[in-house]
Amino acid sequence: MDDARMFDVDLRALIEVLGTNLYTGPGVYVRELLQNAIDAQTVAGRPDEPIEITADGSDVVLADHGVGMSAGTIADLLGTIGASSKRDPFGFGSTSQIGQFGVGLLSGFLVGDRIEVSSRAGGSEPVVWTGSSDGHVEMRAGERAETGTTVRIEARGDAKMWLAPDRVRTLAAEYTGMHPTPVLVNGDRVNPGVGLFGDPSGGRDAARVAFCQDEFGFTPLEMFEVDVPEAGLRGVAFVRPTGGDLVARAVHRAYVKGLLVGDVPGLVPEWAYFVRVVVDATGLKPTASREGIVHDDLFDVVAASLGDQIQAWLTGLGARPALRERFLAVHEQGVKALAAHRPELLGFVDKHCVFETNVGPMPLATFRARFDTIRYAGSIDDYRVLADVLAGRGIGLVNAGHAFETAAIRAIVAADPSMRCEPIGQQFLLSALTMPSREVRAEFDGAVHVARRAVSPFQCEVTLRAFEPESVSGLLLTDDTAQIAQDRSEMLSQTAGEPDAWLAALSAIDDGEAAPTRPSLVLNVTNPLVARLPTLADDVVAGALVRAIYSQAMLRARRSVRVAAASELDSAITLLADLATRDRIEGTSE
Ligand SMILES: Nc1ncnc2c1ncn2[C@@H]1O[C@H](COP(=O)(O)OP(=O)(O)OP(=O)(O)O)[C@@H](O)[C@H]1O
Repeated sequence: MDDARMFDVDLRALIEVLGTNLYTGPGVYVRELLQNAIDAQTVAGRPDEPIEITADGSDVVLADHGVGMSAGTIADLLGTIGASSKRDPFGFGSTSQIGQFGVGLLSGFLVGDRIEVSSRAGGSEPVVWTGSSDGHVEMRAGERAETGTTVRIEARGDAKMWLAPDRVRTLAAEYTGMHPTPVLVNGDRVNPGVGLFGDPSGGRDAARVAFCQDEFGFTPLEMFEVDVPEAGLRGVAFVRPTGGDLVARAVHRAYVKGLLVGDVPGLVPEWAYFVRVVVDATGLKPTASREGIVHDDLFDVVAASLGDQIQAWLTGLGARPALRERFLAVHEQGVKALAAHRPELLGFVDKHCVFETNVGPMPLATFRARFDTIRYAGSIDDYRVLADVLAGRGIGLVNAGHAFETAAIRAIVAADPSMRCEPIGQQFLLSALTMPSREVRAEFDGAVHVARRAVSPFQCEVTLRAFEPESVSGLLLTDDTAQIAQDRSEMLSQTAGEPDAWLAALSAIDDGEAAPTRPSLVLNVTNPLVARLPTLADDVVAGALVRAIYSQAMLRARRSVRVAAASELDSAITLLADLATRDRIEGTSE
């Protein structure tokens, strides 16, 4: 044992490590001092005595009415990094204390080079201890008359901002906002008792709304309580009054024994984007920085339970129609998005979330009661083209083209194998619509030929069908694959001759491929305008008519009309107008 030695601790290096790796910023020293003071007053049984802070930018002084420390205690605890009285189950350690690591006081060195602790424990002489960031400590007799402790930190030149009165006031208010012990900064109380969890009478609800406004920046649509008794956790969930950002992680507020820990990732499930939660727990363990919570088994129990409680509130809306309506008015899309990931929500979405259908807006459950199969269009374009025509044929169609809807429908169907479901693309129409009789087809033979030529600049096929409503002259079917192929060939033709290796490679691949499916213009032979096509002797006139029908079909599908197509259509319509004028002039001269 002769060469046994103690570690020599380089305190400055240790503080550097704490400052850069443990804490998020130097301001945490306020919390650490407050926490020690609150712990000491809790042990002394004087939780209601005020803790007084004075700050003037050069010094910060914090005085408590706690148990205080004797010279022996100070020597054991403050001079030893990592020593804490709060871990000893047989000493004055108690679950009501917050500290445990024995490093909190060191955080004072993040803002000052010298910490002075003047203290007196019941039945002991007063004592003054000073510690310097160079590792030097000393102790002398004090003069303090009352039991308790006063800590003074002298600001280091570069850290004065952290001791400025406003900064200290803000930090103290934030950390102790929920704590019943009065905290005074330069004489003013900064934590006038939020009382979120108290008696329902006595303005508790108003305090909750005010808290939500201050901390989360909104007036809640609704508030509900959450609690996890095994972790001594109480909380309130605030429902957001506007749609949320589904991608950004929601920020919540967690307190342990009344002191702010901060936002704790993983405590509230990420899918619960529509609430902000504040909780205070006695059983959860803060991490050493006190800016997070240790992910132990209890943490997992709490996280699961909070998720279940939020979900139970959501599904409970099933029985609260007025609130449900207000909630869904802002969160329906988000809840549909969740359904694909939370099987427990599928029933709610199925029964209460409204989808656009070609027989009116309704929940899927209602739609299913009417049609056995959930036919849905996965894009808004498809839905627009298909909705009326399928409705005319008694086929129900759901618009699943908005974000998340297809995934929600698929999840609902996957959860119940007895449900029937069919995604419908525009090409479905070709099989669903009646092929005209052989005679009609023969009659239109020449007209179809002319029509193909007329729309060939638009890379489009022409097909005949007979369908209701007869007011629809033509439908433009543009399934995604055809659309992509068309976009690509246009892009390649525009960039032909450009020395871009990637485009050249693309065009080489395309050359080798079979002709892609093309968009189709479906002419409705029951439409009076289309019915006139075979009777027109002049191919130019017939072609102009077809292009006019094409333009109508395009508008119907709400496609944007490209420049080349637009000028073709203009010339077709001009031609028709010229002809109409000529007919009228000829008719007048006759
Ligand atoms: N204001 C105070 N009054 C009485 N005792 C105190 C006071 N401040 C510190 N102590 C004593 O000094 C010990 C060390 O304090 P320190 O802040 O370094 O760590 P801690 O509070 O025990 O744990 P943690 O690192 O988790 O904060 C405490 O355990 C406590 O016994």
